[in-house]
Amino acid sequence: MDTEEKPTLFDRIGGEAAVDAAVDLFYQKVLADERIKHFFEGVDMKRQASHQKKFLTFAFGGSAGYSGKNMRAAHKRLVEDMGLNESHFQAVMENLGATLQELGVPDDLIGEAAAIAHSTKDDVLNK
Ligand code: HEM
Repeated sequence: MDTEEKPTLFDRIGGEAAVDAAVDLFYQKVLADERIKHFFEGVDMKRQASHQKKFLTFAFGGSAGYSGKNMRAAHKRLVEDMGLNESHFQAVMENLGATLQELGVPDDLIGEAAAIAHSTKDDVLNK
């Protein structure tokens, strides 16, 4: 393994400014996606925006402190009462990829972001 200090993905993508740029686009895509928009109905706007921001910061490797326990608790109701499953998780991942592509993020960085987001799947789906 290489032992050189490497900036985090969050830094390489452009830090908080990049997250802010991505939030609006990601938010529009998620809320327009018939496969998943119902999960956000009745969730207040502030929490929705906070979700998009936290999701993207996490995917960019900027919030390593998130525990699986938090992810489980945040999505438990969605799994138990609304049937959140793999197909919905996949839809969110597609929206993430499409957002970053539209913003001109290079494919290798998109791949890294997708891998980080994917690592939370079992926790988000309460598996
Ligand atoms: C990498 C995967 C994900 C991450 C990192 C993530 C992150 C989070 C976080 C941090 C919260 C708590 C927000 C807060 O209370 O301020 C949350 C809540 C929420 N998440 Fe996710 N999420 C992921 C996947 C998903 C998926 C696949 C869906 C639905 C398709 C979803 C829908 C929601 C909704 C609707 C809430 C609000 C729940 C409520 O207010 O009761 N999330 N998420």
